[in-house]
Amino acid sequence: MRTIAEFEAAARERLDPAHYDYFAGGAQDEITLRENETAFQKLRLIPRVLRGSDKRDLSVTLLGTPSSMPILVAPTAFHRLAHPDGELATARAAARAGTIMIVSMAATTAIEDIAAAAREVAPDPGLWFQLYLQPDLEFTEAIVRRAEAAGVKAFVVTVDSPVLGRRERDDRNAFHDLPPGLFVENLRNIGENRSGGNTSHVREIVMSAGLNWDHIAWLRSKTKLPVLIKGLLHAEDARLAVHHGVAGIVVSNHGGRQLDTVPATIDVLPEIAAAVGGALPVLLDGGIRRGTDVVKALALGADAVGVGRPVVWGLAAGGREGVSETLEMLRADFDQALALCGGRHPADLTPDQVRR
Ligand SMILES: Cc1cc2nc3c(=O)[nH]c(=O)nc-3n(C[C@H](O)[C@H](O)[C@H](O)COP(=O)(O)O)c2cc1C
Ligand SMILES: CC(C)CC(=O)C(=O)O
Repeated sequence: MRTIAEFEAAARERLDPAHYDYFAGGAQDEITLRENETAFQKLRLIPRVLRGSDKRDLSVTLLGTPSSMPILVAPTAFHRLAHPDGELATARAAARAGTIMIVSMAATTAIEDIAAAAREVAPDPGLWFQLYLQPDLEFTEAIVRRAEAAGVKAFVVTVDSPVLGRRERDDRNAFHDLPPGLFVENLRNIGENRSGGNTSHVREIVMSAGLNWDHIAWLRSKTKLPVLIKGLLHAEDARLAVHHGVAGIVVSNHGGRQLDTVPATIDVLPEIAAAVGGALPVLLDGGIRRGTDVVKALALGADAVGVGRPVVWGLAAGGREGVSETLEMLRADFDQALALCGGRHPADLTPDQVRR
């Protein structure tokens, strides 16, 4: 396999069409879904010359978690729909690659098992945990405790989903339930008489339009781990994130799956990076398919990027080996693009190297 597009084609052949649509699809007309990729394609790179190095160092440290490259595994739900080994395969591949995996709260494997699988490969794997804050705060706190006990190193609170986006492919396919035997494992067996064991429904996770900054303060009071927020696109929200003491932000439109017709993440990154002014790490996801996309995001102010669907395609196409291949392909592609841009390290990339 040579490209993410080839992995996607291989995944599509293997997947149930309704499941492929769930992974691939976006909200409504999928305008944002497409734009995440085309926005990168419209940007042009201006390389610097005569200042590179035979040896590049791609490593970064994000909020105390080292990563061998600035390319992370974005949180995506339901990996066992993609491959029987599910999140265990993804976690082993991410640990092998030495990169951070942000585990979805909607994983089909329990966080304890994911952490154990990662530890088989690396003694101190970089696992972060994505949270949808549940209106029942006691229940949310129980999930937080569970993830902490499993050894995660940060929490990533997704804030772009006050309600779930309307994915018309899922409506058309009537895909609203996980197949028998698959469950949202992190929401099972918490406390007594909770969730009644029936966590197979896709919407079992409660989206809450009533969340506000007080809930972020609440979470910060409940954990010593860094709390990031994922899914902001407005510069003023980035300023508020700094003001409210969050540890980091992820510029994200949820891969075009929430509000359709929001801009591509790369197009709002410069204003958000300016608003943050280096006060905290800025991550970006959405549409990263090539090393040049990574270069553009870092040059315009991101400290690292996340990849969602590419990991799912690798997983569906080849399980753990497929995810490893995907991550190594992205690493090699980024390393080459960095060299061609005259950089030795991710931090060498600067905004003047990107032209609209
Ligand atoms: C199938 C799928 C499931 C996702 N599940 C979650 C999730 O459970 N939690 C979350 O915060 N984001 C979720 N996302 C959004 C991703 O974290 C990320 O923002 C997005 O996939 C990035 O775009 P990309 O797929 O173009 O790389 C999901 C995305 C996809 C495609
Ligand atoms: C369980 C879902 C809400 C996961 C998700 O975030 C998504 O499908 O985009």
